[in-house]
Amino acid sequence: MMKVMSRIIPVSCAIILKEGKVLVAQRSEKMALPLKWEFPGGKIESGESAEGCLMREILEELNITIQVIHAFPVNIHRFSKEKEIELIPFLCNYSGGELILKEHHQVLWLDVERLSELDWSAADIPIVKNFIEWFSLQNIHFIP
Ligand SMILES: Nc1nc2c([nH]c(=O)n2[C@@H]2O[C@H](COP(=O)(O)OP(=O)(O)OP(=O)(O)O)[C@@H](O)[C@H]2O)c(=O)[nH]1
Repeated sequence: MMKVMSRIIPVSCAIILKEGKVLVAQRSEKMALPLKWEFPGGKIESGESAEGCLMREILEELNITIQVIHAFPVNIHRFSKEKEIELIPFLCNYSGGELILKEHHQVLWLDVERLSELDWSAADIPIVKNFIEWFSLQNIHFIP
């Protein structure tokens, strides 16, 4: 019998900061994982860098431009035998443009302290946790 091998799908996602708030996006009813929350982004196309993919996806999905600051640890998540993704998160700054939703149900600029209240895609949970930890350490440096 032939064994069906699942290929890990690389997906870039953006943790976009603006004035201390983070852009979070709720997937539409028609998308995979309907109404789950995610960091906007998408599948990396062949010949594309993870950062290049992210800038393209964010412009396509949300009509805004971003500046990629740095990469956070990736999370490999297996949804099923057929679907496994490598989620590659990047910290980004909002750079310009008016937010126009092309795919998502809704987006919010949320305080970091409220990120854990959302119903995240399972693949995002360790990424959200990492980011919250990282963010709280950053704040320590700003204490005079
Ligand atoms: N962009 C993004 N995708 C995520 C996140 N978390 C997560 O599980 N994903 C999954 O990674 C894939 C991203 O692909 P996409 O957003 O370009 O694809 P899509 O809706 O067309 O997905 P589909 O082709 O599986 O239906 C989706 O299957 C999505 O469910 C996240 O934080 N950001």
